[in-house]
Amino acid sequence: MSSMKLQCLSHTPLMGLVDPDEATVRSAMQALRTLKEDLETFDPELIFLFAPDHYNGFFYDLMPSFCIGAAASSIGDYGCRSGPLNVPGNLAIECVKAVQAAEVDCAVSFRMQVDHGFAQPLELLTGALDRYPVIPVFINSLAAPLPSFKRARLLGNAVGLYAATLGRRVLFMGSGGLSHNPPAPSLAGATPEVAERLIAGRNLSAEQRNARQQRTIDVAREFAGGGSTLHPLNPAWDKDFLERLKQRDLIGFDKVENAQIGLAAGESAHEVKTWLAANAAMAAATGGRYVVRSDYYAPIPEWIAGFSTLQGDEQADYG
Ligand SMILES: O=C(O)/C=C/c1cccc(O)c1O
Ligand SMILES: [Fe+2]
Repeated sequence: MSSMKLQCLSHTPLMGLVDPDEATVRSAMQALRTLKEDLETFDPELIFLFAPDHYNGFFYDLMPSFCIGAAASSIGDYGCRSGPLNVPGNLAIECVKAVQAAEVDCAVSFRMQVDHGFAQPLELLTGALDRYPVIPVFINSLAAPLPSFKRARLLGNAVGLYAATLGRRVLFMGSGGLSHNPPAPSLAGATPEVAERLIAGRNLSAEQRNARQQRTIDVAREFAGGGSTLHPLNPAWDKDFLERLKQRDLIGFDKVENAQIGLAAGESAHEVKTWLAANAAMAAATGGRYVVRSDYYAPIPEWIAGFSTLQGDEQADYG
């Protein structure tokens, strides 16, 4: 019999590298442990993981709005594990067909490279990259022009309708956000060297990788010390976003324009579209009969993250 569950969490590669005070780390880790224990109790037969990329697997040589992996492998950035995810290829292709039949265009990859956006939640919540079968669903949240909130919702809706046909225990997971603006180059105005990296910067050397990560670590330290020009975290925006998900007002997000996001919450806040898609999948798969709660929120400058966890469960009598 079908059974559905929803889990969303912020990711941050700075965890363990630039940490806040002990009490904050402890409370964030407790929130993650709760997700992990609940996931283990649910024991999913299949996970749909909605997540972004940070110019590690997807580049401007061919940048899709959405891509489903029929096979995927983690590059192992920021100390995340490298290696293959456990992707059921046939189901992933069936999912692409269902999404396209629902008139949402979606690319497919038989060699998807994923970074901490996918690897960190799998490691934190399942202890491995390959413990459970997982269908990776990439949402471009960084490389303008970006898909809209409405398209992300429709993608999630189509994935949820497909998942409901499988007769399995399915977990919808969203990884990213909330308000944040880590250092990330944009193609507009980039030097030729940076533009080349954004267009075709796959497979960095160890030296290039270390330099990139060290830059982010340095900026995080500066940001935490209050001496950085990064866009500030925006707890009010984050709480409003979480509240809307709790209200299950997903169509309400159709009115949100991409141009508003960077100004209010930092350019990387577009990662919340992974949460929106996961919530829309849960809504579609349960026919709207689900409840959402968010047990944890804290703005954590050291992690350059409005950091939160959220869960959703089916509820038969919820109108
Ligand atoms: O890709 C990077 O170098 C940094 C990514 C990052 C930093 C902070 C918060 C996030 O959500 C990130 O993805
Ligand atoms: Fe990110």
